Amino acid sequence: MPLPKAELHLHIEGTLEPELAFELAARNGVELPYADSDELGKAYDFQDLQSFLNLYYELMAVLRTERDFEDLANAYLARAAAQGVRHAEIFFDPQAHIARGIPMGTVVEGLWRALGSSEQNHGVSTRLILCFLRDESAESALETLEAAKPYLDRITGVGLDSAEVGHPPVKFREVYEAAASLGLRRVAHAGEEGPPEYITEALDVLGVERVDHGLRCMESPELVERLVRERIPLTLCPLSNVRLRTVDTLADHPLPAMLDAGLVCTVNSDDPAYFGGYAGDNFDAVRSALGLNEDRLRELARNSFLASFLEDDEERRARYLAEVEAYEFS
Ligand SMILES: Nc1ncnc2[nH]cnc12
Ligand SMILES: [Zn+2]
Repeated sequence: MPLPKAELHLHIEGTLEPELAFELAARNGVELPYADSDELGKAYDFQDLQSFLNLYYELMAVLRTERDFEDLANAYLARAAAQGVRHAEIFFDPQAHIARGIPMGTVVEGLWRALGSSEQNHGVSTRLILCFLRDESAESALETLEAAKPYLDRITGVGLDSAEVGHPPVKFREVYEAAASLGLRRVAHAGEEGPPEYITEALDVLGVERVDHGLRCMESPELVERLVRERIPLTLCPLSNVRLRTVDTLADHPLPAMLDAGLVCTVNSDDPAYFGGYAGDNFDAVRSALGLNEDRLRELARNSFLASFLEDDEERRARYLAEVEAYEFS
């Protein structure tokens, strides 16, 4: 039995496996510029975040109907459950779909068909987080929040993703203020490729409660001290960092130093279909490459539930935490 954990950094579009991409392409009459899974597989050699994003956005062309989004989410939830994920807070990128003529309603309703029955079907509780694309305009983000208003009973929070450098958090001050006044929780990618200042700005200007990645905080001792003091969780994604060349090898990952510094770290998969592993694979990888002991692994799992947005269901959080404490490593 795998260690119980929450996944807090997961882009649903990044769970599109090559096989499902080809299946949906055939179902929807979409032509992909790759002959088969083998040829597509060769496009997975990324140089940086942007080279990954180019493929990520290209393959989204196959997602067209509610059923497509439902199938995508069910495929993820089944894989995640098999790796011990008990709770998943799932990002989606509506602007990337709206730009292709797929309405917000198709995306949210489709995802909800899977998420709404995930506890019964997969034993995984879920939350949905709408991400704004930071390389699009602030106006577009505001329009996207407006388009989401009919679906706010299904959306827990907002996030910020896509190409980081050159798109500082301050650009999205207004939409984050609007999201907060709607009662939405706030997170943002910061310090993946961007500088530590983007992390500080995400905290001070956007009011985020968790930082997605946050890796580059390690360049600023003052920032580390603040993150520790304020117990701001970081949603780290070790296999993603290696595949996007943010770190050279897994053995070089700063996770052990981050834990030693007292940071509230969690381990997540980001875009598992692209980066070679789901949540449990990321745990296994850091365990073997970084020699994390059982106490550290249990700490990561505990942190994942403590950092999750389960404030509306503390009973469930307590149950998950009890599972973590009772877990026996094999
Ligand atoms: N790792 C990542 N960073 C920024 N935007 C993303 N969108 C999907 N995955 C992402
Ligand atoms: Zn991400």
